[in-house]
Amino acid sequence: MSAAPSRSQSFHTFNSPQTPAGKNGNNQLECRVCEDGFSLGGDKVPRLLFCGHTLCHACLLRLPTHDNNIHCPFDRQPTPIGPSGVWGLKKNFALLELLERLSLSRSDAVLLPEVLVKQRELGISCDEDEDHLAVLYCTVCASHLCLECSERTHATRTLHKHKRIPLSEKPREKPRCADHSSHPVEFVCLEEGCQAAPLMCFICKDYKHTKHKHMLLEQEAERIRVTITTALQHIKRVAQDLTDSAHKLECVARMIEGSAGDGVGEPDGNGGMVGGGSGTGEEARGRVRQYFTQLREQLNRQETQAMTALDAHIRERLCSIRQQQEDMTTLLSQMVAVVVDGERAVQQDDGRVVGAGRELCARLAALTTQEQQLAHLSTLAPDPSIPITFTKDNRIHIGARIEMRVVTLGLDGAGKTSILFKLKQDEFVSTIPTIGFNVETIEYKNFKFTVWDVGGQPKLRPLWRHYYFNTQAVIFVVDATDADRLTEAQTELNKLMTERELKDASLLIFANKENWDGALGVAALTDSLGLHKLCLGRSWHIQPCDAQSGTGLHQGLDWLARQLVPSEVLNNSAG
Ligand SMILES: Nc1nc2c(ncn2[C@@H]2O[C@H](COP(=O)(O)OP(=O)(O)OP(=O)(O)O)[C@@H](O)[C@H]2O)c(=O)[nH]1
Ligand SMILES: [Mg+2]
Repeated sequence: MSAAPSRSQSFHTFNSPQTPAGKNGNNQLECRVCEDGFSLGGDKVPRLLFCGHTLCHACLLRLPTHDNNIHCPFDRQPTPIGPSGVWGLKKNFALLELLERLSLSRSDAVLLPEVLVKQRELGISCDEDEDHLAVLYCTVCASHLCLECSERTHATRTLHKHKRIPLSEKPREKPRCADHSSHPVEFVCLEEGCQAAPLMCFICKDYKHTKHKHMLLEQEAERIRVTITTALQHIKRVAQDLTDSAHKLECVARMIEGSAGDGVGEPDGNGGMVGGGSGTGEEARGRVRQYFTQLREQLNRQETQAMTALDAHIRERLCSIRQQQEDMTTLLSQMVAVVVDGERAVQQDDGRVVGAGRELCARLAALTTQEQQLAHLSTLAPDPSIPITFTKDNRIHIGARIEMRVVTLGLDGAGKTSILFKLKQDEFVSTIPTIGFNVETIEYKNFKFTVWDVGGQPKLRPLWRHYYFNTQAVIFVVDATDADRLTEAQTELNKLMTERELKDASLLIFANKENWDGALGVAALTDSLGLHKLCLGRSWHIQPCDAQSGTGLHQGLDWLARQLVPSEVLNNSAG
């Protein structure tokens, strides 16, 4: 059980300075007009009217003056007001004495240790011993005292009654008026543009600052204190937030760098720890290294596969050439033998000629057949080149052209057929609506596109699905001038995107007829068709074009080609 601390150890007593009455206290000691408690000084000091009623100074100031009289708010009796105004009225000394006694007789309040600390923080030296910090203020001796000196100097019976209050509650001294040094400053002038000094005594207020807006000095000072304190609190909060943020940044920096030396990690938010030697920076570097190591391994594997395929191709090609060479050599030797035998036979007599003729004719016929079989070889210009291209996933393609099967779809009248013929024969042909389909092969760079152009009329659209099989890309043509049918186009495109057979197909959208005035731009079309959402997870591209001049068509094909091969191969094979 903890014992209550003894006074000398933990608590210190002093005479309380509190106002003896107020709204929450003894009714008899408060002003009956404002209901605020009277005070020993300031604007709550009690003053007497001629009729005997007492009001606080502040309420008296608010009473209107008629013929230099103010009228009691309780019985309407007049009280004459001299040149000093309300300040000339007598204070109610009987009441003041009572207030003072009450304040002195009030039970001793307790000066708690934390209050004591607060007093010392003010940093004011004790008037009796400069080495001590004062914590009390004696309102009678007007001296700052530490606890020891307070006890020591106020030990006699008379001095013991001196009122001592916590230093922080020491009453503030009123400054003296600059013009009337015998009067304290009681008001502050708030009049805008007033050139005179703003601190005024009651004389300055009535004569120098006549009818100027003003405020009681205490109130104005309190208002400024509140404003400054609020601002300071705000700044302190901001400073605290900044300190916290700076600390967090420091923590983050250490987590990235890895806390050197301390070996203590920090939580990573996922239940794990980071830092403690290897920070997130090093961890990320590790991931990059790992990624490229794997990539190199994969590339090595792909290179080996490509080399194997290439070696096989070269072997087969050489094998086939050697075979052809052998066939030719055999044919040649047979030819030489037939020539020799034939020339010898024709020199002989008729009987022998006839005898050898049948066999020679049979050998000549066989040679003619073989010669015909090999005839195409002699006409061919032998080509030693080995054309190579690569797919996007680094598979090798050895051969002259990469083939790609493409289906062109879109609403009727969008310009599918016009685009197909412009690409095929570089002509803007006049078209009729396609019933069924057109198919053309378009050779472009190292590619051979087999393009199926299917009619787009509503009744033909159910047939589109017959063209999906084995299709590597869909070209969807939109009439960029036909804003009214964009919703219809979007619906059709939406259906296409859900087709299982087209799930791996690349999507090229030709925004056609862009040469027309009022054609929608790519951004507007992308937005209206909701392409980003619609084509999520698919390789897609929207290309503005015009079938009449051909603008944009080849850029579209380039994009399609890039979906199969990496761009550097595409550029190398250009021409
Ligand atoms: N000015 C201009 N007219 C175009 C362009 N492309 C197509 N047209 C015209 O648009 C009309 C329809 O073109 P088509 O190529 O037949 O349209 P389609 O998409 O094949 O139509 P269906 O076969 O019915 O599905 C034709 O009159 C074309 O001349 C273009 O880029 N500019
Ligand atoms: Mg057509």
